[in-house]
Amino acid sequence: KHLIQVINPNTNIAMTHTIAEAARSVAAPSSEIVAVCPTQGVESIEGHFDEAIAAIGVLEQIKRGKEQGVSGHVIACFGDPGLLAARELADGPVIGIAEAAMHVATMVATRFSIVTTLPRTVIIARHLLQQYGFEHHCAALHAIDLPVLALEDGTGLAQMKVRERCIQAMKEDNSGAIVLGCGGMANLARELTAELGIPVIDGVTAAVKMVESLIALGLGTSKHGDLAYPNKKPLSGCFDMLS
Ligand SMILES: NC(=O)NC1=NC(=O)NC1=O
Repeated sequence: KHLIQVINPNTNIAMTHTIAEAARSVAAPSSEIVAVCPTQGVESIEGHFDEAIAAIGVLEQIKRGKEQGVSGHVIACFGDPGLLAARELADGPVIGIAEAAMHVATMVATRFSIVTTLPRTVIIARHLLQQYGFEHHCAALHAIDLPVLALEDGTGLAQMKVRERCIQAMKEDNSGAIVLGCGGMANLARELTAELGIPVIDGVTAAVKMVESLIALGLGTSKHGDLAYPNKKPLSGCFDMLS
């Protein structure tokens, strides 16, 4: 069996379970999902400050995953926090859910829309579109204007808003696919795809299958060049855990 580590970069246990369930729903029989979240950090990631904090927790989990002998890693937050830093540490593949969902969307449609949580996180998705080269593939970005943890409050309001925004995107954007812009939306994609008749793509499940593919291809993170292991140097204070 290959262990695939799925990291929820926020510390919310309920969302970690939502993410873990989605990952396990698509994992191959040859894969075992190890779902984790940081021991310390921020309960939800809703901006640049939260991302900076979460990235340290991601690196700590990547290190622990390596020690456990995992074959690959998923960063299950739509900002892909710490992605390149994680790739320096990792031997196996490291895939972010925004990266995965965007790539998959370009394989099934010529243009896609993104439905995410708070308006302030839209700029993060825009930066990733630029970084991954998908700016011209994304027709529009929508926000449900609810906090990330509204997805775990049990009222169903956030899920209702996601559905509404997906229907609006389908009508207005002239996109062929919709990307769900939060790890906590991972359990909504299949039902929305069936109901709306448009590919609604979740990055958690997409990333798990991409990691499996890279493992099957015998491909890990390149250690040749700028994703080589970090230069050895002493790390002081709380960062000692990353030594
Ligand atoms: N755009 C987002 O909602 N990003 C996220 N914040 C989290 O805490 N998890 C996400 O996926």
